Amino acid sequence: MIEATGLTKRYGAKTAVHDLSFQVRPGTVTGFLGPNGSGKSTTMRMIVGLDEPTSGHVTIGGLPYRRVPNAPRQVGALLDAKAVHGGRSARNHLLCLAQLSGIPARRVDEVLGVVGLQDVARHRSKGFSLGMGQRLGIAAALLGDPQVLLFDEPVNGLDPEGILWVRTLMKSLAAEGRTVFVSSHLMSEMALTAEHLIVIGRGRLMADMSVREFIAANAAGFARVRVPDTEPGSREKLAAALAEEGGQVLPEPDGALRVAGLPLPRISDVAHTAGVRLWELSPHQASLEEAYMRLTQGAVDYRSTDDRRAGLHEEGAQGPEPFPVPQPGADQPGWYAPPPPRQERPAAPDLSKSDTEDPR
Ligand SMILES: Nc1ncnc2c1ncn2[C@@H]1O[C@H](COP(=O)(O)OP(=O)(O)OP(=O)(O)O)[C@@H](O)[C@H]1O
Repeated sequence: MIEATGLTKRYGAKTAVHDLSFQVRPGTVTGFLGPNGSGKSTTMRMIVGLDEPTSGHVTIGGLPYRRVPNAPRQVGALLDAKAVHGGRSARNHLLCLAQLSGIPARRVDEVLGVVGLQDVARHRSKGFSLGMGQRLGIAAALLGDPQVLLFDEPVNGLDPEGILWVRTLMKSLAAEGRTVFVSSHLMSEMALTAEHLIVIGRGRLMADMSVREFIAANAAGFARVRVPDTEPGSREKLAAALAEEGGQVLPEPDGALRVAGLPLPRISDVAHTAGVRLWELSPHQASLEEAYMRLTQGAVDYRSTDDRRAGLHEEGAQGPEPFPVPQPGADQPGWYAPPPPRQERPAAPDLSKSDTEDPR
């Protein structure tokens, strides 16, 4: 178990982490969420003794990292996948780490197989793609077969197959009774991987609860309601009746209504009283992303502004209007749903550029 008590870190006038107290328990994957610059990496570095707290303390199994006996065999961490000597092969990098911790060389080949790098084990890591570097960092964390594992953004740069692999790996490590603490910016991924969440904003604890509780506490579910297309005016009639009952009603792009703040039976009764037939009345759970956006909207340090492109284009020659993003709390009472995510295709690893280390 990892236990932080009053953990605080200041860099000059900047307080990166402020009075954090939490526990990360064995047997479940605990997600660590927070906007950019909220103090996640600083917290993780303090857990493994790479940064000294200004005040407070953090322990692993009751001891500060530096007093954990044979720490590399008890605690594994992926904090910065780029922290590798690029001239060394993947195998030599792991062999060096293994020798420092008294781990037998055969374990190196085992973990190279676990992370799928056995075929490039003798390639210099400087030729590795981002995803291959992540896999090497995960291999290093697994080397000592530790009971406590920390991963800072482990799926960064991985392709969909790699992301699925990390998800399965995290869950199986936790199912073996290990303590697994993992930070990520990918909410949809976190929702599938973690059972418990610790959320921070500007260095302060904002939530420490199960994913289910977090969503229930920070984002309301809603109902989708559809009336027959053949009955003009019935949608507007129903929307007005639901709003009168205290529901928050928004039109969906496909003609349905999105209703928050009223239970499904009440919506059905209101429709019945208004004399409107329903073709659909379905419950929808809010997503982790919605809940996260809602909780952290006041704790974001780096927020983009509109790019007006002043003077770059001739009058009237601008491109298409950007997709309108609903602003939390602006004109939507009590709930917020982000637009559908854009599809991003991660680059495939380019093995052709990785040169092979001299077999000396
Ligand atoms: N060595 C340092 N010196 C000064 N300030 C630092 C140092 N390390 C971190 N900070 C500051 O502390 C704050 C928290 O940084 P940290 O990297 O822990 O955030 P994070 O949540 O991991 O961010 P991200 O999600 O972008 O990785 C930031 O404002 C950062 O600029």
